[in-house]
Amino acid sequence: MPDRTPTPSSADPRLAVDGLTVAFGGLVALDDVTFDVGHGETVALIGPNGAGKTTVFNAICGLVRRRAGAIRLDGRPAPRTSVGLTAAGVARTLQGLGLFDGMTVAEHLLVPLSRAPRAGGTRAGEASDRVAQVLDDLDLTAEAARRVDELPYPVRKRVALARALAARPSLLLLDEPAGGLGSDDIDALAAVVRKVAADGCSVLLVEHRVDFVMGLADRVVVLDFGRVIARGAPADVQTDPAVEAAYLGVTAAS
Ligand SMILES: Nc1ncnc2c1ncn2[C@@H]1O[C@H](COP(=O)(O)OP(=O)(O)OP(=O)(O)O)[C@@H](O)[C@H]1O
Repeated sequence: MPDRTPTPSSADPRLAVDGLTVAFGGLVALDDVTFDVGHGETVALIGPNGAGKTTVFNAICGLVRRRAGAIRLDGRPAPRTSVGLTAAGVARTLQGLGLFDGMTVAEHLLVPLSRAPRAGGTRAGEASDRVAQVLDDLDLTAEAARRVDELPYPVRKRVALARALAARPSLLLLDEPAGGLGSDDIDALAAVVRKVAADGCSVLLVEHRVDFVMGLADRVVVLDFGRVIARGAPADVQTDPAVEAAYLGVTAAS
């Protein structure tokens, strides 16, 4: 049976979200949400539209005010600025990608390296070596000098992931990484995420593509109306009646 207890499951988690509550005026978007992500672990946050998934990401990144709760990285309070988070090894991709028209693929990868000296090195040679490595890992070498606004959506999506990986994050937050991708691109994405996790990076992903999530995540946390309704191994969560009712049933019927 899925484990519904709020007890953190990792003894020494990379990310611990504890009792997180966020309200927008009278709307309680997150209500006492608790979960964690271990080192090198991939955890998926799923749930229907409006369940609160993106708000969790925004809270982790200090972009929304918490009414209650704590967010810790390796046991310490998480920084609330993007510079602080980058320095703490956190990287995020956005649903909207957040790329800059007019900039090349390689230029996008240099941005986080200039902000995270410990990760990529400030010296030009180290940064360009790292850019070349990530471009190769994400099969983007041929596009390095192309402007991102000239590229098709799946490639732009890879650029956003490459940018997040450039500074060698130790916690990667992926907001709907498979959205808008075909099956070949999704398989390639899964391979990249598996490799990143195998190298020790913790991954928290929000995703609507249930098949992708179930094949990739070590654990799944299910939100509905801002509350955790289930958590556990993908196979257990998938057969949980509350999850079927709240999310998977909706997906299967749609
Ligand atoms: N800045 C905001 N101001 C007011 N309400 C907000 C704000 N951001 C989110 N909400 C509300 O909070 C709830 C949770 O939204 P959130 O975007 O986190 O859900 P989600 O699970 O990511 O949804 P989706 O799958 O559609 O992206 C929704 O009811 C949403 O309308």
